[in-house]
Amino acid sequence: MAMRIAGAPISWGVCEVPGWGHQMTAERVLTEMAGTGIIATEFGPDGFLPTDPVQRRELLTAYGLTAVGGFVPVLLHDPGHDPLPEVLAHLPAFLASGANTLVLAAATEAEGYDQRPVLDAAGWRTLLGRLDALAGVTADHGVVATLHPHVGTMVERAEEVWRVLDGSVVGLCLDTGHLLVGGADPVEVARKAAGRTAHVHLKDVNATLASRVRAGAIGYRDAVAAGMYRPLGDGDVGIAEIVTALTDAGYPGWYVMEQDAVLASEPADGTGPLADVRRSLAYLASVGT
Ligand SMILES: O=C1[C@@H](O)[C@H](O)[C@@H](O)[C@H](O)[C@H]1O
Repeated sequence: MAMRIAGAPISWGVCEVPGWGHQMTAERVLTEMAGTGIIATEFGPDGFLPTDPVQRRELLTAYGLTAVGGFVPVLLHDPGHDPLPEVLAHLPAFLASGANTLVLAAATEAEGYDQRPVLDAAGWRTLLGRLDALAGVTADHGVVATLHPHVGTMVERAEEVWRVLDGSVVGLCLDTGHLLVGGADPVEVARKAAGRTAHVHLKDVNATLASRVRAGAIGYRDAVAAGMYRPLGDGDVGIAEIVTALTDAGYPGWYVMEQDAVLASEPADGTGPLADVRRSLAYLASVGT
């Protein structure tokens, strides 16, 4: 089966973290994305696309794009906080646009991804229970919930990823970049957890910068600004092996191409994110799409 490739606004530096960097408009991002031949996208952060579900769908359609899902960080470990209402509030926009994958991240209470607390046993119990409950409720609406391991969230390190896979039934959003930065081997995860993989974020990474993030020698945002994420094929992630492992296992879902970026200013026409996305697409074509 041919790979289903989608884009994401984070490749254009559009991010949920306040103060992350220069934010491009939806009009320019969608124009450039569609211009590469990409036909589907994730939503990006709240406020990037219209909140109104119908207006959102119409805007994407105007650019020839369909929606695959969206990244939603929620507090999952606090017994005093029920994440269900905020997850339910996102669903109408998913359903109106035909996006059937919810990408959850286990938010901390801090802003950004530069620091995080580590969970105790009670926090883990709550988090795993919440994941299963959310997966059940979204499935009733035809939406598959996945957990996205992410630096600076409660699920970052390799052992934490396996703890989620062993302790809950939620699908995995296999983000090749965050797995590597968190110290997991993304090829091993793809091979061992192909059956749990319900969504894929393909990122390539400079492993030297990744190990500095892991060691606490540089902050996550600063590492992204320094170019930790590379066009696919230019970094240290075994993208081709991962695609092969998932294809062999019959993975039917999307490959969302992401090169998280921090922009200092509006890029000149044809440069910056657009040039990098084109390079990644050319690489993917060479690995057999
Ligand atoms: O890793 C990430 C993505 O996968 C996700 O799609 C983005 O929205 C986040 O900003 C980013 O940190």
